[in-house]
Amino acid sequence: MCFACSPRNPIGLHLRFSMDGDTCRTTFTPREEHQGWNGCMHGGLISTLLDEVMAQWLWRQGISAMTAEMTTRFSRPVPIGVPVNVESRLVEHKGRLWALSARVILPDGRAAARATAKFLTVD
Ligand SMILES: CCCCCCCC(=O)SCCNC(=O)CCNC(=O)[C@H](O)C(C)(C)COP(=O)(O)OP(=O)(O)OC[C@H]1O[C@@H](n2cnc3c(N)ncnc32)[C@H](O)[C@@H]1OP(=O)(O)O
Repeated sequence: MCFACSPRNPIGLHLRFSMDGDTCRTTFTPREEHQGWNGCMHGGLISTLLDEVMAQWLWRQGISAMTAEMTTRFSRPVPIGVPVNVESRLVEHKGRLWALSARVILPDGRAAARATAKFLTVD
C-alpha cells in the first residue's frame, strides 16, 4: 500500500499520475498535516513527490526500479493550500541504472524544488 500513490492508504498522498509525451506528471495540494516550516510543506514530503514522480515514469514504461540515490534542491517554499505541478523526465539509461530528473512547479511557473535521482532495476 504505497504511501504516495495507493488510493487505499488512509494516511497516503493519493497521487495520480499521467504520461504527457516523455514527461510523467501529477498535481498535489498540500494540507495542514503536510506542514513543516510554518505555512509551508515539509521538505521530506516534497522529496516524496519528486521521488514518486520519477519512480512512476519508470513504472509506466514497465520498468521495476528502486531509488538508489537522490539529490534535492529546495529553491522556494511550497505554501500550504496551493496546488503544485510535479513532473519528471528520463535523463540517461545504462544497463540497470536509470537517471531521472523532476521538478515541483508553483502556479506562477517557478520551480520550488528540483531533484535528480538514480534508480536501479530490480527483479
Ligand atoms: C511505482 C511503484 C514504486 C514506487 C517506489 C518509489 C521509489 C522508492 O521509494 S524505492 C524505496 C527506497 N529505495 C530503497 O529502499 C532502495 C534500497 N537499496 C537497495 O535495495 C539496493 O541497494 C538496490 C536494489 C538499489 C541495489 O542493490 P543491488 O541490486 O544489490 O545492486 P548493487 O550490486 O548494489 O549495484 C549494482 C550496480 O549498480 C551500481 N550502483 C548502485 N548504486 C549506485 C548509485 N547510486 N549510483 C551509481 N551506481 C550505483 C553498483 O556500483 C553496481 O555496479 P557494478 O555492477 O558495475 O558493480
